[in-house]
Parts: sequence; structure tokens; C-alpha cells
Amino acid sequence: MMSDVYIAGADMIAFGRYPDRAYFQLGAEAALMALDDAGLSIKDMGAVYASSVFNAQSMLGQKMLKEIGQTGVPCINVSNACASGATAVREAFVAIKSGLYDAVIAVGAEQNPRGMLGGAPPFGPPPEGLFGSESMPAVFAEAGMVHAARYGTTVEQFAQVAVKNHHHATMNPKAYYRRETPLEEVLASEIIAEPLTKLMCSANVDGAAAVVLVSERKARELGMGRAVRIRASVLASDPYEPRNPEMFDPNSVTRLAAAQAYEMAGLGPDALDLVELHDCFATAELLHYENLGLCGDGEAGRLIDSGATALGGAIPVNVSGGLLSKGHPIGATGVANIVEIVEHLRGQAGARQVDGARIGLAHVLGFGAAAGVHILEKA
Ligand SMILES: CC(=O)SCCNC(=O)CCNC(=O)[C@H](O)C(C)(C)COP(=O)(O)OP(=O)(O)OC[C@H]1O[C@@H](n2cnc3c(N)ncnc32)[C@H](O)[C@@H]1OP(=O)(O)O
Repeated sequence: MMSDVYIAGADMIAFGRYPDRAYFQLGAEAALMALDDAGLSIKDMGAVYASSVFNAQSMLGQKMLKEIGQTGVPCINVSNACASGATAVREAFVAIKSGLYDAVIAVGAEQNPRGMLGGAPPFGPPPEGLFGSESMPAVFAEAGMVHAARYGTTVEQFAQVAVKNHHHATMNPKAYYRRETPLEEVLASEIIAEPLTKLMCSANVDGAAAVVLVSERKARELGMGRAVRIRASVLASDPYEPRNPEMFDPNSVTRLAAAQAYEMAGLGPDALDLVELHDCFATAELLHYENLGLCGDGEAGRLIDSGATALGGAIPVNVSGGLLSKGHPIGATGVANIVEIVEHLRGQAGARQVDGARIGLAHVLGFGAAAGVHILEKA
């Protein structure tokens, strides 16, 4: 029988600007933190899965091991746009599930470029038929406009995502932007791509995060007290569909991944206590409420208005501050979203703790396209 897979260690460095340090040094620090959290050493790891996008050609895993101990184990470097971190964790999950290893580590690390991304590798140009735009803000602005045209979603409802997530970030010492941004400030900040203002765009920061995955046998040996079970680990690419620009939904890959994840976990969105989803832009968060089944199609605007997705609401979303305020170091983001869920399931999230959290979902979307969904449960 295949083993269940558990997270025994999880941690991340504070997201920010690290001009004097290399991406692999950031990754090494996060890896040591997660190993320490698990009570294990790099010598216990059967394999290393390392995720990066802008540093993807440069053997992140091997360079990281030079910092913390070269043990000769397989080192798998992955790059899958903004879903890279989830891809590393999913490959680590498959390795434990297969019975090949008892313990492995997945690490994401990135030093992001500054300014607007897109139109050049690794993002663009977009695959033929996807919108007409090459910049990431424009792509997600257009997706928001399509939603607004179909369902009457307002600019204020999109902006409220930024207000909420910046508020959450004030309670997260590892988030980069930790100050309140009232609605008027969000709406008044520089227009990047209508309806997105600067404060509705994810922050380009550096960062690293890591998780240690173990078999059930190893989890029992370490003690189940702090273990988190991975009930679903799913990665999807775009399903084929004839492209119709007016009907095009850039996030359909998330729907596919979510459906598979709910099936694997044997539960539905109603069972979730919290969600960390890919709010690369404020518009994206509302679209993903619907893509992940947190509400019906066209209801996302009303969901944010209701306060349900704020801390203290029925289904808190992006309590970490999200990519909008915690930051979006691309290759690290998918791992960091999982680290956030683990902290809540263990009751270690401090002021932003979601009370009584037992089941959480972490999601990322890589434009172009890949989506990763992990459903985690307190063991
Ligand atoms: C599928 C996907 O994930 S695609 C997403 C991939 N990622 C992206 O596309 C990145 C999106 N973000 C951007 O393109 C850029 O951040 C932009 C264009 C919005 C802004 O870029 P710039 O004009 O260079 O802004 P810059 O980063 O210098 O910030 C200027 C100031 O604005 C403020 N600011 C910028 N973004 C934010 C934010 N999200 N929250 C709070 N304050 C912010 C800060 O005060 C910042 O100063 P600081 O850097 O000293 O902290």
C-alpha cells in the first residue's frame, strides 16, 4: 500500500530585498530552517527538489547543497513559471508516495527582477491565441474586465482585495509590505493597467521557502504532533479548448487542478478552513474564488463584499498578505503558500491565526499555463 505523505518541516525567510545575497544562499537558509523545524539534517534527505524561474538555468539545488552539505543525492531543478514552487512540492510528494524515499526536501528560491514583467522569457510572449498582450498586469487586467463585463464586478470590489490582503500582511512579520492601504489609497495609486493600480499588483521581491516531506513511517518516528498530512497534491496544464478571445478564461487550468484536488482529498470547498491562492493581481483573487469553488460563477464580488474571505470570516483567503503584500518571488511563491497553511494547521500563525484551522488549500497559477493545488490537513 502506498504511504500517506506528511510535511514534517516548513519555513521561509522574510520576503524582501536581498541585493547582497545570491538566490542559492536564500534557498540554503530556507532549507536549513525547514530541516531544523523537522528535526532532521540534509543527510537525512533522499532527494532535493529545487524551484526557481529567473535563476532556473543555474542549478539552484546543487548550488544550495554546496552551502549546506553535498550528500550526492539526486537534485531535481524545476521551472514552471509561477507554479514552479508547487511543482517542486508535487514532485517531492510523488517521490515519497512511490515509496522511493522516506524524506525529501522541496525548496523555492528567487531573486526577482524589478519593474513590470512579461514580453520576454520566462513569461512571454504569450502562447498564440492568449489575449493580445505581453505584460502580466495587462493580461490580468483584461481578465478582470471580462469578469466585470459579464457579472458587473466593480473596480471597488477588485480594490478591496488589496485592502484586505495588505491588512492581513500587517500581522505577518515575513511579509514585505506591512502597512494598511485604505480603499482610497489603493484606488488613487498609479494606474498600471485599467482597472489595476500599483497597489493591486504583486510585489517583486526576493525570497525563499522550503518544506520537508516524509513518509508515514518517518512521520510516526518524528512524532505526529506537528505533522501535516498532504491530502491532495495536483499539478495541471491547460486542457485543450478552441480559443475564443471573448469567452477565453485564462484560469481554466485552476478549475481543472481544483477538481482533481478535491477528488483526491475526498472533500469539497465547504470543508476548507483557509485558502492561500495566487493573487498575482487583485483581479486574479476574485476570479480564483470562483475557479476554486469558494462561490458560484459571478458571485466573487459579493463574496469579498461580505467579508467572508477576511480573517475572522467564513473562509479566510490570503491571510499571509498574499502576493500583493507578502510579495511574489516567483519560484518561491508556491512553496511559501504551503508554508503559510502549515503554520495555521499547527496553530503557529500568531496574530493572524485562523482559529481551529484543520484543513487548508494552497494554490498557484503559472501563466502559460500550469496550476498547482495542495490540500493539507492537520494530522
Ligand atoms: C501568473 C503570475 O503570477 S504573473 C505575475 C508576475 N509578477 C508580476 O507581474 C509583477 C507585478 N508587479 C509589477 O509589475 C510592478 O510591481 C509594478 C509595475 C506594479 C510596479 O513596479 P515599479 O513602478 O517598479 O514599482 P516599485 O516596485 O519600484 O515600487 C515603488 C513603490 O510603490 C510601493 N509599492 C509597489 N508595489 C506595492 C505593493 N504591492 N504594495 C504596497 N506598496 C507597493 C512601494 O512603496 C514601492 O517602494 P519600495 O520598492 O521602496 O518599497
